Amino acid sequence: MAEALQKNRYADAPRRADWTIDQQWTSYTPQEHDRWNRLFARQAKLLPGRACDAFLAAKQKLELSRDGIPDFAELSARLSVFTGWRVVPVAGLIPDDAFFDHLANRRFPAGAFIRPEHELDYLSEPDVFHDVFGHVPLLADPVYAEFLEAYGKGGQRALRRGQLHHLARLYWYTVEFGLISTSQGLRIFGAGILSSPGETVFALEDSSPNRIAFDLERVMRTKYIISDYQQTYFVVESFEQLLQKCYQDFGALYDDLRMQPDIAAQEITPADRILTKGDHHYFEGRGLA
Ligand SMILES: C[C@H](O)[C@H](O)C1=Nc2c(nc(N)[nH]c2=O)NC1
Ligand SMILES: [Fe+3]
Repeated sequence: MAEALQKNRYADAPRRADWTIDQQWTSYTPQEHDRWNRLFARQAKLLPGRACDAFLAAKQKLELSRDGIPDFAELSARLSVFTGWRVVPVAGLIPDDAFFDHLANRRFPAGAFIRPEHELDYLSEPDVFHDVFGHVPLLADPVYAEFLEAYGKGGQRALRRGQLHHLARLYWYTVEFGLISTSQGLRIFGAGILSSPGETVFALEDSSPNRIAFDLERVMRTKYIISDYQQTYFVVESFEQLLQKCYQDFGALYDDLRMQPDIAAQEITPADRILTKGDHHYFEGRGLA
């Protein structure tokens, strides 16, 4: 059957109450392992001098460069030595409450399927390359590991308060599309960028997007687009800064946010500390300017 029509082969896999499945690592085909290797090689060439040092160092110490799609059990054995985090297989996107519960217990839910050949560059749902190559390495960094656990716990509270949309923006603009300022210049830590060849270059080098200093309330008010490169990237000073920002009572913040209007993805506000003001040329003609 033409691969184009092939659906995610884990879609009907028996799943547990926590939405995890068996990875069935031995059932990956040589074509699927080869696709991982090509995606890996392409990013490995682009990331030096662009990805943050913590990511590059962690990718090394977790031996992610081994051949083929990693066996989550083996990878978790190596990862848990550093921060106690584990990688658990899921069939695809899982409900928010289940997702937050896993993060709050230092389990990262990673899609077990690999994208089909015809979706090499555009992903409709997070696959094993996005989740394991993009998200897992920084889980070996103690401060980042603590931040993501805290995010999981915050997610459970946000769900109870009906504030998920605000907290999801924090995840989007940091864990998925975050930049960090270093003494060598801006670097990437967001998994959505680190697993995308085009956005790896665009996020740091294109004149289109805004690059604005991270501010928690500003980020939680800022809408985002899921179908293209980001119109604005937020830049943190360190993972310590990110973690420290999370250790505050979000209740008061949510009360504030209820009174504040949302901010459009490409907008600049007077209070922003602007690193680069985008000319948005990339978005013109894409109906996003
Ligand atoms: C808000 C929350 O972060 C987001 O909606 C979710 N992300 C994910 C998810 N499920 C998976 N597997 N991966 C995600 O990144 N469920 C919910
Ligand atoms: Fe992701």
